[in-house]
Amino acid sequence: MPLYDRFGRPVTNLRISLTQECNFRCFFCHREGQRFLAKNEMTPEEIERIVRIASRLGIRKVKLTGGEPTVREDILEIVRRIKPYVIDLSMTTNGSRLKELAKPLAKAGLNRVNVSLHSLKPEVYKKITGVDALNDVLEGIEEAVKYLSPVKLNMTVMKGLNEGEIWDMIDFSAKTGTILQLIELEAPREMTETAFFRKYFYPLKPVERELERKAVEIRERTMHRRRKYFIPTDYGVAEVEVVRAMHNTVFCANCTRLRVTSDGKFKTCLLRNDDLIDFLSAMRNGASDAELVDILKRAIFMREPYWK
Ligand SMILES: Nc1nc2c(ncn2[C@@H]2O[C@H](COP(=O)(O)OP(=O)(O)OP(=O)(O)O)[C@@H](O)[C@H]2O)c(=O)[nH]1
Ligand SMILES: C[S@@+](CC[C@H](N)C(=O)[O-])C[C@H]1O[C@@H](n2cnc3c(N)ncnc32)[C@H](O)[C@@H]1O
Ligand code: SF4
Ligand code: SF4
Repeated sequence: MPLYDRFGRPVTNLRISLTQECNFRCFFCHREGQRFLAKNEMTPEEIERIVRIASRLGIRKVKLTGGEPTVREDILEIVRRIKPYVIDLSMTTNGSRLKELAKPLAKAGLNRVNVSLHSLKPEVYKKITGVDALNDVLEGIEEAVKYLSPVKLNMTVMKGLNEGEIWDMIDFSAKTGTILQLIELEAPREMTETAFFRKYFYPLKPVERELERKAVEIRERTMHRRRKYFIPTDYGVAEVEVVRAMHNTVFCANCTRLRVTSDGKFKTCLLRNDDLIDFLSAMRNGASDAELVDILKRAIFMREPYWK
């Protein structure tokens, strides 16, 4: 049985940031809500221990993220250590190292992968990510579909940059047998009035209406109640999921994630900045499993929907 927070939301998965390091420089990156650069990364043993403890409290799904999780040299060891405790182990990556890592990651126990792919045009891709790596990522995706399932593509849609590529990306996902996630730009409340956010925010609601008209089938996920649209294309039916978090009370009411920062703190919400609960110091000071369970329960108690 999972634990529930004060708002009746079950906590069924952990989203673990393995590092804040990254080999890309995406200008819009929210850094998983980690505002200060932390060098103090958890070791594979520490990550395993917190996942083992969480798994006893009903958490059976783990998402590995970053920064860029594949820049950690011990990434295969981390995957190998966590897998025995979870049913669904996935990773979100920029894809730059997937060509060499897809097979070993799958062998180590990774079930599935999400690969960020914001454009199919090399110059736009470089503008968004700061690196000239589109080809490496495309090769990585080709390799990933051989060993991991499903492979999802993350496209964060931004005004004036890639909004014109949505339908090409839908074709591309059908062609490659991947699932496309169309993601609206996200930022905390206080940033929504900035010139930056106004310049790049591209609302996905109208796109969803068009998807609704074209879909042969529509499904809804439990997590965030995200909708999935099945869209016919020349290459078969594409599966398109829409991640529209901003000002979305339904999304937050169905949030089942607890976050873990790379330096060993529970974080209750991506967009909050007052919600960190340190467990790594306690762990390093000899805390027992029972004491760590208490810290985890305290974090769950602090959870609140951001948009409500
Ligand atoms: N506001 C908010 N955004 C989220 C949350 N989880 C994921 N996102 C955003 O959703 C986008 C996709 O995230 P991924 O790391 O690919 O993971 P996911 O799609 O949530 O997870 P799966 O579909 O289970 O693989 C990213 O832009 C995330 O920032 C969340 O709990 N809250
Ligand atoms: C922070 S990244 C970490 C994992 C990995 N480095 C990557 O880029 O896939 C996780 C996901 O969040 C997305 N993302 C980052 N900043 C965002 C923002 N401000 N709004 C919406 N999505 C964002 C990225 O595009 C990526 O798909
Ligand atoms: S690759 Fe991921 S972590 Fe790195 S800057 Fe881009 S979005 Fe952020
Ligand atoms: S409460 Fe809302 S904004 Fe915060 S992590 Fe959950 S879904 Fe995201």
